[in-house]
Amino acid sequence: MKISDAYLIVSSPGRNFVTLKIVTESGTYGIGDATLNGREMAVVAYLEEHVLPALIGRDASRIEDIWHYLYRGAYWRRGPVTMAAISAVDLALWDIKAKAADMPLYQLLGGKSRERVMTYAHCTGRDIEGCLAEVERHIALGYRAVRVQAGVPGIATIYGVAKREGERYEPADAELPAEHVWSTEKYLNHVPKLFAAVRERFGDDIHLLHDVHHRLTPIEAARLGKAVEPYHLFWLEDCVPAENQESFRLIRQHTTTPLAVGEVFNSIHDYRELLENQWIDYIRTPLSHGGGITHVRRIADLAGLYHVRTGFHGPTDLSPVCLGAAVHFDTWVPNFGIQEHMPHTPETDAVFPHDYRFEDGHFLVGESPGHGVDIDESRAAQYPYKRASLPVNRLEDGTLWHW
Ligand SMILES: O=C(O)C(O)[C@@H](O)[C@H](O)[C@H](O)CO
Ligand SMILES: [Mg+2]
Repeated sequence: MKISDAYLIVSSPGRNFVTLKIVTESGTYGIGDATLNGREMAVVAYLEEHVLPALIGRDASRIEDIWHYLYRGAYWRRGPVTMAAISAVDLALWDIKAKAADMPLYQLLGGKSRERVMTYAHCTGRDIEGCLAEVERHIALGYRAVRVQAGVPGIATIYGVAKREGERYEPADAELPAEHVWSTEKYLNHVPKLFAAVRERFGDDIHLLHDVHHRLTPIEAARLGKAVEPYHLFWLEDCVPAENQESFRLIRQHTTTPLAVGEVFNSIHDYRELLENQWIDYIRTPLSHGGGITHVRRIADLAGLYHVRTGFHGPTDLSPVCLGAAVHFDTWVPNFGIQEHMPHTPETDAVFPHDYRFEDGHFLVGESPGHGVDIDESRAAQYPYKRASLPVNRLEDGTLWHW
């Protein structure tokens, strides 16, 4: 099982993806997702310069040892670039191990804990009516859970609310970051009206989620959590920037709205106080940013001690490789909650042939050995990398803000 080759494929079938392929002497190969939205080439440089040369000749079956070699061995620990690089290697090695065992990855992890994986879809509208139409459309598609976001009167553009009718994802779409203008007051006054309208129209059965995208202070988040309690959300996501885990003490004291955190986290240490104090309800770190299966399963186990469940990040800036591995993980992990689902474009799906299936609001895991996602390298070569930036956000007076 010696590694004989390891290389990256950078491709932009609608948006940029960085994909790692690790090949062994026997010809068995594994695929990992190394995409870090808006910072793609930083991970490429990290892997090509510092990681891939050191993999050649190593035994691909020693996943745990290689993880620690890349984490402890580097001396410089954690951080999104390092952890995205380690994640890609880890996902590719688990893919190889499962293929060598002739098993779908979920079997290697411990087998099925459930038959299917509940997902949530994004429903966004320029206004409340537009959003209600999207909720209706997604319920008809079979979704049991929807993330609800709407434009706010007086705010021109909000990241997370589709700019164009029918757009289903949030592209990083400018050479340089676009500048948005934000008003916390207008937002806080509007969101409870949105949820009142959704419950009024669709009743109590559908799960409702909302992403604040780190834009509030703790006391503002507490106010929002309280204000939406009558609409019993499945979760309120990233209500404050979470570098200061202690912020959640205050939020938790004020509201019973469940809280989800962690799409920008990359280590178990980012979660420790949040979990040990029972300040959150869902962990969000995707396999491609949190050190792969080897590390994220440790976070999930720690979370399980505190009744906290998984709700992995799953936007289109994570490639089908990450999503495919997540469907295996979600099928196995005992404390599963929900999986985010933003459908990839047909171009992306064609570059990454996969065997997970979407049906009736759920993902169904595939049975092929490994994580079930491959890359069509000649098709990928048709879509060269294009620099793309995520936006920045300013308050109405020009102060740079969280977005
Ligand atoms: O799906 C979510 O919950 C998100 O917040 C994403 O849309 C992120 O903004 C994006 O992944 C940044 O790259
Ligand atoms: Mg989010």
